[in-house]
Amino acid sequence: MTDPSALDDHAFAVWAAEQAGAALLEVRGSAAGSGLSGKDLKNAGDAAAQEVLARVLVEHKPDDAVLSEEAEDDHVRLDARRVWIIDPLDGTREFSEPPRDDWAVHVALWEDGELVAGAVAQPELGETFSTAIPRVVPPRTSERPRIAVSRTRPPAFVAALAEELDAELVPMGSAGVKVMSVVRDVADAYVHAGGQYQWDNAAPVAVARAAGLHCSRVDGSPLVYNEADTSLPDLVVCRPELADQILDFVKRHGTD
Ligand SMILES: Nc1ncnc2c1ncn2[C@@H]1O[C@H](COP(=O)(O)O)[C@@H](OP(=O)(O)O)[C@H]1O
Ligand SMILES: [Mg+2]
Repeated sequence: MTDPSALDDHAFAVWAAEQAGAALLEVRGSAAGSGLSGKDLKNAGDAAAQEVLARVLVEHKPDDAVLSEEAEDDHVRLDARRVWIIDPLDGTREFSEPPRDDWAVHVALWEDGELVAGAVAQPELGETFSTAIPRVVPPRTSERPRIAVSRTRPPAFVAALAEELDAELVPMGSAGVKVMSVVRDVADAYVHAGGQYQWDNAAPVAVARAAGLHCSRVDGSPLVYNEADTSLPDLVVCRPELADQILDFVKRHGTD
């Protein structure tokens, strides 16, 4: 049996994300039998994963603050040294559309101004990507760059960006899944603007940085976490060799 208290922050993030992932698989598994679908399934997933993460954090990290998509924002976090930034279920829409597998659990740790640990569990893949064992991004297998975009809210400018780069757009759900698609060589970049929150990208960015990928705002400035404003509306995560072209496009054309 794992003793979560004995784990370092990286391994704890993995363990916690997998605990929530197991609860989500259970909710999904029983949904078919109970007739749960649509909004009810989304709510059941959000609630189950939040319950697990809130419980394990209180039990094992009682001195740390928490910022969660599914809990009231306690501003005590603004004076805390360590803050867990969590999205219990990212890609809620896709979770509610079985058998889609593009949804994830995000657990990140921010400490003294920086993301220091993170885990992104993709329960339907049986995989957790993390800073515990940073991934080595495989060599690029596609000649044309592939840009991961939101399947339901793709920013309009990304189509023009793809045209300039002679890139292909790869729509999928969940910010975590899209960032991990770059880590896994399913895509070469993830570009987003128009709205997102710290919990949507904190853990994915921690994992992507550890894997050596470029991570920034679309204007090239750093992604800053544990700010009072939870909005963090845009980002670029990509293979380092694509960063200049993408940032230069945004500089010339903006994101409107
Ligand atoms: N324009 C927008 N405004 C606010 N949140 C957005 C957004 N676009 C994407 N997101 C959030 O980012 C996550 C990934 O979205 P997408 O799959 O469309 O790329 C989703 O998180 P949740 O599923 O946790 O709500 C979604 O709510
Ligand atoms: Mg989210």
